[in-house]
Amino acid sequence: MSKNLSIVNKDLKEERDKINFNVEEFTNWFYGGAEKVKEKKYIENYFLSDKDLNLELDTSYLSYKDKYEEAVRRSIVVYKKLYKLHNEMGGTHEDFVKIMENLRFTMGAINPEGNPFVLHFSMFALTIMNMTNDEQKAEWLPRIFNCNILGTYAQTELGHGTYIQRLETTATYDPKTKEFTLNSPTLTSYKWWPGNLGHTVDHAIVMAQLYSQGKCHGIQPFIVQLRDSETHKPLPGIDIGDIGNKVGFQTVNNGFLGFKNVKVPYKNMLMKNSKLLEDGTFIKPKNAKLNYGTMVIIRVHMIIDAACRIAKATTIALRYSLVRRQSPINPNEIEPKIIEHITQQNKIFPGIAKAVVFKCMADYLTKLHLSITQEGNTGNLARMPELHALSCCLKAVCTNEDAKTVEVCRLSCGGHGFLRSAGLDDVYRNSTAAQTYEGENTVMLLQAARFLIKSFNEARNGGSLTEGVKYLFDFIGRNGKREIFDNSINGILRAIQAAAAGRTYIAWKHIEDDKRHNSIEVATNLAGVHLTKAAELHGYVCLLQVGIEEIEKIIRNVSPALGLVFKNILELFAVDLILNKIGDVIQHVDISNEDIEKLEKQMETLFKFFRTSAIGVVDGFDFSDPIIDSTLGSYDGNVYENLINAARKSPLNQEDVNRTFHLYIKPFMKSNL
Ligand SMILES: CCCCCCCCCCCCCC(=O)SCCNC(=O)CCNC(=O)[C@H](O)C(C)(C)COP(=O)(O)OP(=O)(O)OC[C@H]1O[C@@H](n2cnc3c(N)ncnc32)[C@H](O)[C@@H]1OP(=O)(O)O
Ligand SMILES: Cc1cc2nc3c(=O)[nH]c(=O)nc-3n(C[C@H](O)[C@H](O)[C@H](O)COP(=O)(O)OP(=O)(O)OC[C@H]3O[C@@H](n4cnc5c(N)ncnc54)[C@H](O)[C@@H]3O)c2cc1C
Repeated sequence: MSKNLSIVNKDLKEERDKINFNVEEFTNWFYGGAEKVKEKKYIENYFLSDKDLNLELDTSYLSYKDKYEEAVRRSIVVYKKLYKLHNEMGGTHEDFVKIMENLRFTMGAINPEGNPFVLHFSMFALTIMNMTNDEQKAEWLPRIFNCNILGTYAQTELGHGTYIQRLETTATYDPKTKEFTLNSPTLTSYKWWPGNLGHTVDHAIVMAQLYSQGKCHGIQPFIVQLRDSETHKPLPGIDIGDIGNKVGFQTVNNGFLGFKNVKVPYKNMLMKNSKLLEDGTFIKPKNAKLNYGTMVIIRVHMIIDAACRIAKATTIALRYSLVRRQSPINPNEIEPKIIEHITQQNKIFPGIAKAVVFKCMADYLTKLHLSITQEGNTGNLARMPELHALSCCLKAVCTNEDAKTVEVCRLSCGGHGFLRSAGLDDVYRNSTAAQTYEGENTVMLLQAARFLIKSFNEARNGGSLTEGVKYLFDFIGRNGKREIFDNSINGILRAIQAAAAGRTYIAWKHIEDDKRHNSIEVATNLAGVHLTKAAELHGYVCLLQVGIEEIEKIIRNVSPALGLVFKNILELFAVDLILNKIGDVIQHVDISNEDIEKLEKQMETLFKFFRTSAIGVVDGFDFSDPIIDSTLGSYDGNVYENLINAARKSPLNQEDVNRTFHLYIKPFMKSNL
C-alpha cells in the first residue's frame, strides 16, 4: 500500500531525515521477511482498494442495527474477494492461511467495531480441525471452508463463563434413537456472549454436559444446527438473539441461545478426545483438558494481537507528538515538539519497546505451541500443563499491558486523543475486551500460579523443573539470602526472577501456614493476591528472558545500525520493567538507592538514544493510513487538516441549523422561564 501522497508535515519530515537505520529492514523483521511484507502489502491493497467496501462511510455515526448490517455487507465483499484471491494464488491450505493472517490487520480497517464472522474463521473452524475424528473432518471441513455453513463457539453461559466445569446446558444421549437431546434447564444455562451467534451464523460448537447411561461425563463439544439453511429462521426449540449494546465489539453480534429438547444426531459429538460408543458407553480421553484446546490456541494468538494494538497506538501517539508543539521548555525559545518533554517520552517509548518484545514472545510461543501440539499428536501430553500455564500467564500479562499502554497513548495525545477520529478508542475497546474474553485475566494468572506453586514444591523436593521456571532453584539455593543486583540486562533479569521467585515463596508460605487450620483450597484462595502477583512477575520474567534470547539472535542477523536499535529497545524494556516493579524487587534483591538512581539515569540516556530511532521504528511497524485510520497518526502528520476535515463530516455539520433549535431551544429561550 503506498503511503499517503500529500505533502508530509515538515517537522515529521525532519525527524525521518535523521533516522539512522534502515526502516525496511526493521519492517522485514516485524513481518517475518521481505517476502511476507510484500504479501502483506499486496493483500492489504487488494482488499482495501475495493470501492464496493465504501470505506468513505464513517460507520461510527450509524445506529447499532445499521452498523451491524454494514459490517455484514462489507465482510461478504471481503470474503468473496478472499476466495477469488485464494484461487488465483493456487488454492492451497497454506495460501488460505497466508491471506487470513494478513486479513487480521485489514479487517480492523474494514470493520473497526468487529467482524461478524470472526468466530467462524477462528474458534469454530479450529475446533472442528482439532477436536474431530477423520469422518467428522471429512463431513464438516469442506462445508466450513466453502462457507456453506457458518458457525461459532458457544461455551459461556449467563451463569458461568470462568468455571466451565459447571456449565448447565445438557446433552442427554439415547442409544435407541442414536440422538442427543439438548436442553437449557435454567435461565442461567442460556449461552451468552458467543460472537456472531445473534443473527449471523447457523451452526455452533456447543459445550454441554454429556449425560449417558444415567451418568454425567462432563462438558463435551457438539456441533449443532441453529437456523434453517434456507430461511435462516431459528429451528424448533432454539431461542436465539443478540445480547445488545456493549462497551465495544458492536458489530461482532454476540448472542444468547437456549435449547428446548433440540435433537442432535450421534455423529455430531466431536470425538477426537472423549468418545461415546453407539450403545452409550463413555470412553474418557487421555487428558480431560484436551477439550479446552481451542482456548489454548486462541490465547497463544492473542499475544501478537496485543503487540499489534500497542504498535498501532504508539504509532499514533508518536507521530502526533512529533508534530504537535506546545509549552516552551526554555521560556525564550519556540514551543517544542511535545516529544521533547521527557514525560512524553516516558509515556510512549516504553510502549514501543513492549510491542517489539511482545512480538518476540508471540513468535516464541507460536513455535512452542506447534512443537507441543506435535508431541500431543503422537500421544505425549506431558508438556500440556506447561503450555497451558504459559499461555494463560502471557495472555493476561500482555493484554493487561496492552490496555494500559493504549490508554497512556490516548492520554499522551491530550484532548485530541479523546476524539474518535484519533483512532485510539477502537484500539482501547479491543484491548480491554481481550482482558476478559478467552479467560478473565485474574483467573488466567491464578492458573499460571498453580503451575508456579507446583514447580516451587518440586524445586524444594529436589525434583526437575521445566526450563522457564528453573530460576526457582536459584532462589531456593540462596537459602534466604537476597540476590545481589548488578546493573546489566542479565542482572535485571535475575532481579525480576528473584522478585517472581520471592513472591512465589510468599504465596507458598501463606498457603502452608493457612493449611494448618483450613483446607488447601481455602488456603489457596486466601493467598490469591500473592499468587496473582507471583504469576504476573513470572510473565515478565518470561518476556524479558525470551526478549533477551530473541533479540540477541536478531542482532546477529541484522545490520549493525539496526542491531543498535534493537539493543536500545531491549534495554528500554528491561529498565522500564524493573523501575515499575521496584517495590517487588526491593523485597528480594540487594539493590541500593544508588543502583535505583543509576537505573533512572540510564532510562534518560536510553530515551536520548531512542529519540532519533523512534519514528523509524513506528514507521517500520508499517501500518498504512487506512489501517491506522487516525487523524493524529497518518503518515503525513497533517493532523490539524485531518482534524478539521473529520469534524466537517459530522452529520450535525451537514446543515447550518439543526431542527432542535426551532423545536426546543428557541421556544425555551423565548419563554422567559
Ligand atoms: C486464528 C486466530 C485469530 C484470533 C482472533 C480471535 C478473535 C476472537 C474473538 C473473541 C473470542 C472470545 C472467545 C471466548 O471467550 S470463548 C470462551 C473462553 N472461556 C474461557 O477461557 C474460560 C476460562 N476458564 C477455563 O479455561 C477453565 O475453567 C480453567 C482453565 C480456568 C479451569 O479449568 P478447570 O476448572 O477444568 O480446572 P481446575 O481449575 O479444576 O484444574 C486446573 C488443572 O487443569 C489443568 N488445565 C486446565 N486447562 C488446561 C489446558 N488447557 N491444558 C492442560 N491443562 C489444563 C491445569 O494445569 C491444572 O492442573 P493441576 O494444577 O490440577 O495439575
Ligand atoms: C467481547 C467478548 C467476547 C466473548 N466471546 C465469547 C465467545 O465467542 N464464546 C464464548 O463462549 N464466550 C465468549 N465470551 C465470554 C468470555 O469468555 C467470559 O466472559 C470470560 O471467560 C469471563 O468469564 P465470566 O464472564 O464468567 O466472568 P466471571 O468469572 O464471572 O468474572 C467476574 C469476576 O469474578 C472473578 N472470578 C471468577 N472466578 C474466579 C476464581 N476462580 N478466582 C478468582 N476470581 C474469580 C473474576 O476475576 C472477575 O473479577 C466473550 C466475552 C467478551 C467480553
